[in-house]
Amino acid sequence: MFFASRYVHATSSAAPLFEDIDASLEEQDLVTVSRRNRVDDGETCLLDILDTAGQEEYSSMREQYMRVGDCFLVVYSVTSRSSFDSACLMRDFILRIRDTDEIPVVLVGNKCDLASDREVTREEGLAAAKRMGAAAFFETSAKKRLNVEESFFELVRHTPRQGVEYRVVVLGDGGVGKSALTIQFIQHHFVDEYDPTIEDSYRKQCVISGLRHAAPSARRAAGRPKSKSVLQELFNCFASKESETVVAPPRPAVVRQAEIMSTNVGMLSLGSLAEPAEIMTGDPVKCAGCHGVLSSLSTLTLSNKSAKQAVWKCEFCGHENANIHAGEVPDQPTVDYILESVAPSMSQSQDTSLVVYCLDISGSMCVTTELPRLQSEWRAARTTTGSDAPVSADQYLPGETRGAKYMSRLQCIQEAVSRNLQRIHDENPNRRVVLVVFSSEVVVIGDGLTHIPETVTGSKLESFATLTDAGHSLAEKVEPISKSLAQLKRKVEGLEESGATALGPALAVAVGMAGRVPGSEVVLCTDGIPNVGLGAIDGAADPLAAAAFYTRIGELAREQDTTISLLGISGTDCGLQHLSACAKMTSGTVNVLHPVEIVREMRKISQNPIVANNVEITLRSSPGIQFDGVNAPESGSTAVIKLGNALRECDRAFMFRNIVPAKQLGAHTTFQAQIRFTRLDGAKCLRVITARREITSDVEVARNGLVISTMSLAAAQLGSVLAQNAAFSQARALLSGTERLMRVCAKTDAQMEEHATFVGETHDLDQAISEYSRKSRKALATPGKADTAEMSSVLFGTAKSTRETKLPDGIVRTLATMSTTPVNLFYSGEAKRKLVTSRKTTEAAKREYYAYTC
Ligand SMILES: Nc1nc2c(ncn2[C@@H]2O[C@H](COP(=O)(O)OP(=O)(O)OP(=O)(O)O)[C@@H](O)[C@H]2O)c(=O)[nH]1
Repeated sequence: MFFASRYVHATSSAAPLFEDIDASLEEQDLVTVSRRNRVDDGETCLLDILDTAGQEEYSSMREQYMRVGDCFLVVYSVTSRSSFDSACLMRDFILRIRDTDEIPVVLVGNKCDLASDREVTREEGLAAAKRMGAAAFFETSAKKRLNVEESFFELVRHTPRQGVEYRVVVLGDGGVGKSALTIQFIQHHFVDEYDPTIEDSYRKQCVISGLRHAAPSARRAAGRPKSKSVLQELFNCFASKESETVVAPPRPAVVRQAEIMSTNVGMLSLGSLAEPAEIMTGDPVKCAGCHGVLSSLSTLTLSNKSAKQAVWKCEFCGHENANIHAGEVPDQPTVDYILESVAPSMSQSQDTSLVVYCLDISGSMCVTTELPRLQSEWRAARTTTGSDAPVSADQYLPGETRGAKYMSRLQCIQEAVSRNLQRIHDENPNRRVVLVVFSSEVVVIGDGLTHIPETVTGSKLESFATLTDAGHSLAEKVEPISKSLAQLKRKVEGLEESGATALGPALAVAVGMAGRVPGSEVVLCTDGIPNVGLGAIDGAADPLAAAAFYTRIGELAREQDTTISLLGISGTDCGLQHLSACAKMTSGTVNVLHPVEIVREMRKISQNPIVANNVEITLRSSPGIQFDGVNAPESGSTAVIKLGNALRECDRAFMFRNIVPAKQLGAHTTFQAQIRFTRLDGAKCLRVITARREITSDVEVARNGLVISTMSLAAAQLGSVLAQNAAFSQARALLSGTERLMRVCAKTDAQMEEHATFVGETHDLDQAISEYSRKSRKALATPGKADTAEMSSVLFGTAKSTRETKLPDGIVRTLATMSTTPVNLFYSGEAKRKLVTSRKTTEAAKREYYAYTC
């Protein structure tokens, strides 16, 4: 259990829900506010660094990286001639994409410590830098920290200053050392084992002398919101092409200052359930009054000097529990109790869970998408020459269409699934993978080995029990992917599009299959509105019945510890507002993507595995404190959160406040989280985490040393839940009040970097809340639209509001993603480094990754 402050801040009277916030507040967006308040001394720079994917497989975004950066560090390895050839072409690509002849680039030849493996001389590097018009050239060693800071600083010096922030994009082939250079620059640390990057963004604040200041006119022209992170901007690029754009709200006539959020915020990191805590033998000692558990922080008193047994006055309800033995008191504040163990023969030492790919092969999947120009050129060059050398820029006439290449949506999904099958095979050979595809009917392809494809059609598509039972029985025997990989790949390659979209029935079959093994996953890819059988939500279908169907699917999946993740294709209406309910109920992810991004997203899903099933949390505090922002407050000082599965990256924020005046609270308060869960080996456990916090009524004391990332998590998660419940003003007030608190409290570089990260990462949420609020107000004013409110109430499991309206997928996705975002999204400094360097991949997966070409 983590807290944003070392103290509980208590006010002299009971604190309101949003302590100091004026809930009716209409503010400018966070980016504008934070920019307006940033002091520019002419030398302090906030570098927003994007470490990009070097490998072709994940390079669909390369063109977008080039569009959004202010300046570029182009990296090759002196030990790789082909990486040098690629790097030499980069600046030309950037200039063409940006349609300019001026862009700051520094060319870097990394790994110069590996003298004996050198393939590119220093002279060649220098000549190439001159030829391509780079502002500077350095040979670097991330390992020896040679010229690392110089490269970044020189790049910034050559970039016209348009405010404090600089968006630096690090480009280059896979494995040249982009991550190593970035982490060495930020953290003074060399880590020689990384998982190949998809992309990572970092913020670093530094003071650089001799900066180039932009002319005022250039500064005005570049008046885009700089606090938005590079990643945020990238995703908006795709969104604006392919899906509905979130429009910024009109600027209010009068801008008022937000009040400041309270520091009373905590967080539970459920990923830690993967690691055992100290095991206590026997049953937990529970208070007879409130079921709080005896902990190492509990106070015991002996009834008399000779007595062996003591009395525990419960810190949560005050009940006096007699007959407590000293041996029952844990030594540590975090302990595990085994409630039900598993026989060694039953326990699973390897992950044998199922992955069910549920794939849309309806007619619309044949719609093609033009690949981003760069990726297309790269692919064209590689397929025609069969070499890794990219096509030379001078082979084209100006304005000539350069090898535009199209891929159908189905092809994108086929490629992504094939790549992911290989990854599962390399990393978890005992996992079992099955395919379910759907068009006008559902076809269970299974593992390609033991299954003969089975078609579910006709009236069966209308019966919930028939569908889930069919799935369950078809998953009785599934071979591990170590045996089925080749057949599965062949089946995926052979898929063809046709017909309508029996998505609901297919999902029911897939969930039925996954129910065979707790902790299994369903990954659903679709591009269209479900329109056949159960869960249909097109024209004539009953929206309430559809919503009820997806809720029922979510409940079943949660009961059997299945996670459902959704990948929708942007620019299509895939009924995400309904579908996201079942993902949310099962801790799954929801994403709407450009087709070429699916391969990256599938990898991200597989990198975030389930670590525990059946997770239910009960939060307790001493009397006088009330929890807010958790799903089901039982009474003031107890709250229950039903989570289903916990993923490796899974954090839950909560807020609390005093409901009696500070002076009645005493010197400190105790918090306890009781987490019931099932370990992956099947054992049922209870983890008890107890923490004590001193109480202060001095706001400055409470704000000292504020943990910005924990505050960020609470604002993002709880703000999106508030918006989903139509409490728009409160949601915006929570975001802007949190931003203001950070501005007041951020003193260290790491805090300031995390403040900037918060503003960047919550930008879309801030915009989505404004847009959602605007649409709801409009819908209210339009007669005949009231039915949509009911749909939303069902979707979000709340019937409190009548203000909702049908939302664009972009907003649904933002609210769904942010309501379950992990805290690491907001990390900076040391925490970020730990996160990145802890991502390891197997040697086999790495070899395969670097050997891959399209
Ligand atoms: N000897 C030496 N090894 C380096 C240096 N820089 C990076 N490496 C190693 O090269 C390998 C790849 O480094 P990364 O930083 O992951 O490369 P990358 O460019 O980010 O790769 P992608 O994430 O695939 O795009 C790692 O094993 C690093 O330890 C260096 O300066 N010297």
